[in-house]
Amino acid sequence: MDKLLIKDAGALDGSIKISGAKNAALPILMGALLVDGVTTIGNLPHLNDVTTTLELMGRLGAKLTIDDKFNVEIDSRSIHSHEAPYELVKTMRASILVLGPLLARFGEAVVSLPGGCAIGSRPVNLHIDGMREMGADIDVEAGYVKAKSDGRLKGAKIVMEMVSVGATENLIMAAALADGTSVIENAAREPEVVDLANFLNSMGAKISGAGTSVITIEGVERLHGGHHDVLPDRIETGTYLVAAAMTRGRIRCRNTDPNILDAVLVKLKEAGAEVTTGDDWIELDMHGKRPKAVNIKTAPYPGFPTDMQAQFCAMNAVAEGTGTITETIFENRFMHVLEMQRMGADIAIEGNTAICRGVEHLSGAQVMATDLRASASLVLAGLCADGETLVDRIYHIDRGYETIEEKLQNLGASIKRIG
Ligand SMILES: CC(=O)N[C@H]1[C@@H](OP(=O)(O)OP(=O)(O)OC[C@H]2O[C@@H](n3ccc(=O)[nH]c3=O)[C@H](O)[C@@H]2O)O[C@H](CO)[C@@H](O)[C@@H]1O
Ligand SMILES: C=C(OP(=O)(O)O)C(=O)O
Repeated sequence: MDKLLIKDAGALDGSIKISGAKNAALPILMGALLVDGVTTIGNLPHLNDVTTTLELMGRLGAKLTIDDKFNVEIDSRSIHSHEAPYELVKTMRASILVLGPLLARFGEAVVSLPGGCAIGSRPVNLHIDGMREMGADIDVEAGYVKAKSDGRLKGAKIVMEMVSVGATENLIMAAALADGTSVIENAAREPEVVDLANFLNSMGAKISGAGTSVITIEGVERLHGGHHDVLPDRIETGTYLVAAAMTRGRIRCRNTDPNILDAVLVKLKEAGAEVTTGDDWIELDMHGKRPKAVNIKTAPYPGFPTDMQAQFCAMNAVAEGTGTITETIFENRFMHVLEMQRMGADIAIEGNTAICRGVEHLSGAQVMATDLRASASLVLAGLCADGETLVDRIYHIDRGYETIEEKLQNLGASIKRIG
């Protein structure tokens, strides 16, 4: 199993190109299943979750053509299977997003429940309840969601009891081909929801209000083909900005979108970083200074993203002063803290808050990645630790970071993948 070996090589310095967003790419690929035609998707990140999704689409019968730049052409006219089996989807939570498109277009879907993961139990009740309100008949048995609809789904008013990114996306896709109008209240406002809506609208869907908490979808007869480029990954961007801040360095992230990272940029400025932005770039410069610890509380967008929490925990671990990190989205997202403690971090967990007292230096250790962002945070910690850090189980990191070691090497880091 691959591991990452990291040594402190001083301040990061340089420029990197940000990839397309995993969390937009996955729903958009699933959304291509709604299209009665040929779709091409550009700026797709080359990640394990994307490959798994493409494999799933192929199994369903979609015809895929992938060019050398990883642009993918999807012909969804040939879909013949409506089942997403366990062995294919078990590694990927987002696989539940196949439910809405298959049910809406073919009137049936059988999808393996993705199960919990290291960060929490992650139920899908909101996805199922919403589709039931649209007239679907859904049973959950033997680990599978079995959904049927007698003819087309029916437009409905759905009031979400809590904000869920995935459920909002699944219900938008289900409603896109329903009879009549659907309204989703208390919808997630994440930029990835907006990118999905933009993609579907460019294929003929009628979705308005994406990016606000009330989304209206007027069902249409069919979606036609077209082209869409996935939006830049705000979490990958944030991760590299934090890496530069922790190492007291300087970085320019290119091909990104500074307008969807406000909560993160505010906290980096509070930590002492000079941050400048252009149309599609962000530059961060610490001028050699140690970052100051910051207080963070995660919240749905536009609040501080839970997917950046572990990385800020790593920054606080080496920062000046004490910072608290409060996690409000997932019940078990502090696994990285236990590993950072093994590297000499002074972090105490009280309920859903981690109290981080910054230390001058961490010490390298063999650590285990437990989930995607926890893995990233351990890599960042390794960049500031004395001696060697060996991060094990990095298949988690390959779900969400394209060529992380190459990008960090380009910034001057000492990091290599070993088998
Ligand atoms: C592929 C993708 O886009 N993943 C992101 C998505 O995950 P995902 O879409 O799975 O996360 P949700 O927004 O749905 O989860 C938010 C909260 O709602 C709960 N919940 C969700 C659905 C449901 O039916 N019932 C329920 O109780 C979850 O357990 C969690 O506590 O948003 C999360 C929150 O920003 C991010 O951390 C993930 O990176
Ligand atoms: C939790 C994450 O992803 P997923 O929902 O795909 O597990 C993440 O991207 O940090």
